[in-house]
Amino acid sequence: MTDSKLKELELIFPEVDKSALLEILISCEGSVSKSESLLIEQFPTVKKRKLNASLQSNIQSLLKNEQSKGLVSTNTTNSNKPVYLYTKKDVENTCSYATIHYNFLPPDLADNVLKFIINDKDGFSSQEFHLFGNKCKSNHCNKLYASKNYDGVYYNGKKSKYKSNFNDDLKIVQVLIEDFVNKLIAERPRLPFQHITKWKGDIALCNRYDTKANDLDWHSDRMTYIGPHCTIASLSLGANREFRIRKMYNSTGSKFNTIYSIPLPHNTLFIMHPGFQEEFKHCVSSSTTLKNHEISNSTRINLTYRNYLSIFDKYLPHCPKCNAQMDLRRSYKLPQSRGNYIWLCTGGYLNKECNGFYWADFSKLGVDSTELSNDEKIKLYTTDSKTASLWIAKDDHEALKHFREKIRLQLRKSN
Ligand SMILES: O=C(O)CCC(=O)C(=O)O
Ligand SMILES: [Fe+2]
Repeated sequence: MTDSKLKELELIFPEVDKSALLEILISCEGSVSKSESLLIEQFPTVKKRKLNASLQSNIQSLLKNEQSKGLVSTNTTNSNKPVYLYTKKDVENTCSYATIHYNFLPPDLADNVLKFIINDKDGFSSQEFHLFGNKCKSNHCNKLYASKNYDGVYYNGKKSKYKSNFNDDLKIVQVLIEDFVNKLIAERPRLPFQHITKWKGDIALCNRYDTKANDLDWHSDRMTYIGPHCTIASLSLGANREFRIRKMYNSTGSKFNTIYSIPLPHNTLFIMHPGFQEEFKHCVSSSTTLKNHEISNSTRINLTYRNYLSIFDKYLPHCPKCNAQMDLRRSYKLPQSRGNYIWLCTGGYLNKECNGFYWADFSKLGVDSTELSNDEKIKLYTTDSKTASLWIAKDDHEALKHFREKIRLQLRKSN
């Protein structure tokens, strides 16, 4: 009996771990509806999901798969030397949110794309932005390639124009990557805020690292245009550089956050699946080894394909204080608040520190905009922390513990 009730709750709240659901069910004296109303306060987006039958059945079938294979994130040693992941098995067993595919493209196609990009002298530039009042310049060049003309997307608070259209080879690459990514998405467990329509790779941000000194600091990719639980496919061409990853936060008892180093040889596709941007940071460091490539020597080209979602472009919140565009992030530092998605003002990048802030609200993500009346606008934000969207990773025991405590407190108050 308890089992079937628990299953019912699991279906509606895949983001909450099973033992927490059981505790809540017990404290609600076995009442599913009481447990639900309590959990809905924490996960307001679920109200919508409950009505969406197709998504329900999807979650049901996918729940059978475990998302987390348990990353080795507890490092109690005195050493923070990177752990090298040289094989597909090493990478995928270590990080359940990533897959790696060596020799992805037909070799001639990979070589031709590399030649095309290293000879493309048009429009590569390094980004300029402000951080805490200081002017910063990124230490490598990039540009946007796209399948069609785009108005431009925001990057560090500025609208950046796409620079070139895909040539014929890049059009073929787009098709190969889209087919492959969509096949993988269909096979993998689905995370709650993952977009349900087909993944598209019609915009590629191209990073160009000419020498070992060109690098990219630790970061997670902004979800502003691509949404939470996004998929990013990253194709490496030319020189082999190390791609480093580490968890966003330290687990209790660990001295360091283990750094994993993944060498990315020419023609490797590294896919950052839903949960990766939420739970991991990544970088390309200048202190690591570089292996020259016969076509490009020390130059490494990286193309990151991202699925830009029109709902984010259209309803992107603007800062309540200064009206600048806002960036979507997820809080991760404190286990008490880890998992909350937030919108932050990008004014800081343009040297206007205003700290404008909203909670993110994804309850309208699955809504078909044609269902809405003309004056009804989709709001992707809220000022009410109770309706803020939250996702906690299944293996984030600390954040889950705090979440449970919060629920317990609310229960005590409501009794
Ligand atoms: O060059 C790479 O492999 C990483 C690029 C990246 O992280 C980015 O563009 O956000
Ligand atoms: Fe990145």
